Amino acid sequence: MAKRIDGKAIAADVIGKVTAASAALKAEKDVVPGLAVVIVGDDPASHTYVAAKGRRAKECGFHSVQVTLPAETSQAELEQVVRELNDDPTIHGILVQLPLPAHLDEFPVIQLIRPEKDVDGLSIVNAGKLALGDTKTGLISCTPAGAMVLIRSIHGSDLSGLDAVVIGRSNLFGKPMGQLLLQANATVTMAHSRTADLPEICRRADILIAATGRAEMVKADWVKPGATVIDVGITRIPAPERGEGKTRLIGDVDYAAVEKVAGAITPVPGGVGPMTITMLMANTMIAACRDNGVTVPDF
Ligand SMILES: Nc1nc2c(c(=O)[nH]1)N[C@@H](CN(C=O)c1ccc(C(=O)N[C@@H](CCC(=O)O)C(=O)O)cc1)CN2
Repeated sequence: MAKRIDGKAIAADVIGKVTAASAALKAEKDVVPGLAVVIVGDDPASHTYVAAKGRRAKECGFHSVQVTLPAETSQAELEQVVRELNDDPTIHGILVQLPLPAHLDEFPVIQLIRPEKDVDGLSIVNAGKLALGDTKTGLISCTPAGAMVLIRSIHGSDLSGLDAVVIGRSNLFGKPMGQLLLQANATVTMAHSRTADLPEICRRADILIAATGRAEMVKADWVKPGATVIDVGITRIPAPERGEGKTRLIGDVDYAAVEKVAGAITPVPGGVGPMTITMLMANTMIAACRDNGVTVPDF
């Protein structure tokens, strides 16, 4: 049976380090790290995530700002909010919650965020630094950064000789994940919905990372015995067994079957998910340290 990678416990450990660094910055420079999260519209899942970000930021001792905008907000109004946050010296990190309502174009909004405040790591500057192998001066997208912490807990920081397969090629996850694995010396295959014979490609992987967006798509016979399986999917399904109207989360991996084959596996919930908000706190701390000329701790 595979080792269950406990994302909640690893996230708690990183949050402890961020909280200590935040207290040290206050003591040394009288500076409080500031995080602003912008949310547009009424998507219930997005509101849940944003509320959790605010709570976590406060627990870390941060100044936490939530800008809530109505669904009808125009592109110009949203961009003006980002400009104001860019110019606010108490804010070190800015995040625009995704997805945005359909009438808004996320790309120009994200590119407006100053790279040094882009705690989502989605700006061209931060994505470019990662692509060029600079993991020290930019900011890295939170979910892949968190997945990498989980992978390090199993394999250490040098993945030389290991084959990694990433299913999914989004800017938010798949592309930066591939870059991070490459930077750690893994041999990386980027797979996606148009990849031919996906199960066969996945069977080569020592580290298999599923961000397909399709619930329980990765089956036991896709997995090399002993492989590390990282599940980035989150699908909410009805769970009448828990009571009327109740739901539960499942991932992109058929956990019950795959845990019998894999060497290590992340659960959903409680695997990669808790690392996303944790690495947002770490990125905000990094941004605040850099802004104040303080050595950036290792998270
Ligand atoms: N601007 C961004 N938008 C979005 C991002 C992002 O990184 N930046 N990621 C996702 C949503 N997300 C954070 O925003 C997020 C997803 C999941 C979790 C999490 O803790 N999941 C838990 C389960 C939580 C639950 O019960 O619902 C888990 O998997 O254990 C946190 C944050 C899209 N948008």
